[in-house]
Amino acid sequence: MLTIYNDQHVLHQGKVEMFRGELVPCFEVPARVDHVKSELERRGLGSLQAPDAFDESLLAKVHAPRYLDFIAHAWDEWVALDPANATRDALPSYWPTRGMRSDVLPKSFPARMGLFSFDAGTPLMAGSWAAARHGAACAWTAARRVIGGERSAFALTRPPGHHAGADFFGGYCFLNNAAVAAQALRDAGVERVAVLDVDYHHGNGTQAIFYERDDVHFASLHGDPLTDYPYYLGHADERGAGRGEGFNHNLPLPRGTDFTAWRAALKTALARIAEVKAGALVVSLGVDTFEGDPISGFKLRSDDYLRMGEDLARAGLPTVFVFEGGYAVAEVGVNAVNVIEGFGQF
Ligand SMILES: NCCCCCC(=O)NO
Ligand SMILES: [Zn+2]
Repeated sequence: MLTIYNDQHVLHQGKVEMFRGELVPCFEVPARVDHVKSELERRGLGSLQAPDAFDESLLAKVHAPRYLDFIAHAWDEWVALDPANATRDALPSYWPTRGMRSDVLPKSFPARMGLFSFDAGTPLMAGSWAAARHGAACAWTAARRVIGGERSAFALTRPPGHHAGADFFGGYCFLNNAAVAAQALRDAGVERVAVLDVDYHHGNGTQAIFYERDDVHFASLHGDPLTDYPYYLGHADERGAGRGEGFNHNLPLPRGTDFTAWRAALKTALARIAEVKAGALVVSLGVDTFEGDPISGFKLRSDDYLRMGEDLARAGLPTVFVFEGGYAVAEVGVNAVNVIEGFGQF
């Protein structure tokens, strides 16, 4: 399988994140992608390419211009607040909640950090914008290769993207790579695209971006938001709105779910994707469903990812894989590449 690799991902390297009430070293580290790249090369699974030159205006098809403008300049504003900030990651501390306003753009940078985010777990640093923008270019390029006739392509990138909404970052995500890929497929004439999110965490950003649209069907298998991040979206009764009614499909699963139960949910999601007659598939490929993942709660084992790849291939759709989560760093390469290998063998 062709892989489009974000060689600028190393520019994004957070020091700390707020996790369960304390600042801890980041889980979302560069080594994650290095392990996947090494495993792809070790198995000789296809070639690695750099992304095509990317027209940033494409980002405005899934993200709000005022958000993009904020993210692009956030680091400079952070350092302008206090030169000592140059050695610190930018993290938000204040957020608008019920009854407060988000239509007015505050002058305060810390206030805008909160307006455009939903957690304090997503540090922003000098190279974050460049890394995220290049990652979106990888997702867009992978979609273009599939449009050009490749059966599948893999956007190997970080930071991940599925928690990023039109105008907010969070969950280690700044730009929604899967949404960029889906929009690229739509722009190329695919009448309906399915985005299937197999990451442990619900892709709240992707859901929100397409929630009122019937041309992109969103399906997600994930830890039940009653117990698991992102907590405030991902319930089964969220089925889409307006034209999008019926084109959002959440399958929350309890902590402790093993591959047998998980695979049954995947079958249900794929059956619905066939029913809505999707012409192409974007897979938000997180492997934090792994039993050894430090921040998640499913029980998938490494060999299960080979089966997952086979099941995804059986859908018989042109497929773009976009790398999302997975924090058991020693095993993330094997697990992610098992999906790619399983898909390609079928
Ligand atoms: N900091 C709270 C947990 C963030 C989850 C990130 C992730 O893996 N999303 O898929
Ligand atoms: Zn995740």
